Amino acid sequence: MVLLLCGLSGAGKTTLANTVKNRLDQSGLNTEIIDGDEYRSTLFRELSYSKPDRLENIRRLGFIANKFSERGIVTIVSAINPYDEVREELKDTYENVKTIFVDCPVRTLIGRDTKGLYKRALLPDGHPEKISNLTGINDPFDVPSSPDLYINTDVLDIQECTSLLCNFIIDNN
Ligand SMILES: Nc1ncnc2c1ncn2[C@@H]1O[C@H](COP(=O)(O)OS(=O)(=O)O)[C@@H](OP(=O)(O)O)[C@H]1O
Ligand SMILES: Nc1ncnc2c1ncn2[C@@H]1O[C@H](COP(=O)(O)OP(=O)(O)O)[C@@H](O)[C@H]1O
Repeated sequence: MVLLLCGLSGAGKTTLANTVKNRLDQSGLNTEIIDGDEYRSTLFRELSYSKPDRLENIRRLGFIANKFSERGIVTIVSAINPYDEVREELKDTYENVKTIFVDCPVRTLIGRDTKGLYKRALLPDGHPEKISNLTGINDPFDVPSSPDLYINTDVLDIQECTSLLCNFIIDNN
């Protein structure tokens, strides 16, 4: 099974992927995390945040994830994954792919801003530190129209989110 955790930066994808992996590992279910940030900083360093490169990133992450999934490993892809077209493409291409929308309102994300990206995206035009393509601020995010699971990290705490996703995995694996 492949779980596409998609959502804006800071929504809680990485945190949730890790807590879910810990819990599933303890219950004897092998789990692998394919994290967009990790692959971008190692294997995919040439990829930018343009639309074609984001699509390419997700295609590659999906390909790798499917290899694990084929071996019976619960595989969590943690990436912003902003475009509906490539989420649907992965669902059509591989077996048992589920979309998990990790949602959180932008105003909360601006408050969290653990990486300082929102502060930089909201700088005035022309500022040397400004980011001009941060998803949710000045770059698009297609809200999943019918995700297999919806998780709102503004409303549920980390434990509640973890239980929700673990139960979903156990029910659908
Ligand atoms: N402009 C811009 N837009 C979005 N994200 C940015 C950007 N610049 C850097 N980052 C950092 O890159 C992480 C997103 O990488 P992903 O591979 O998940 O992105 S994507 O799925 O290809 O859109 C993302 O990680 P997360 O915060 O874990 O989501 C950011 O840390
Ligand atoms: N319910 C929640 N689920 C997951 N993370 C949460 C939640 N509430 C707050 N957070 C916090 O949000 C911050 C960003 O989480 P992170 O996992 O790095 O997001 P992402 O991988 O989506 O960029 C972390 O400091 C995390 O503790």
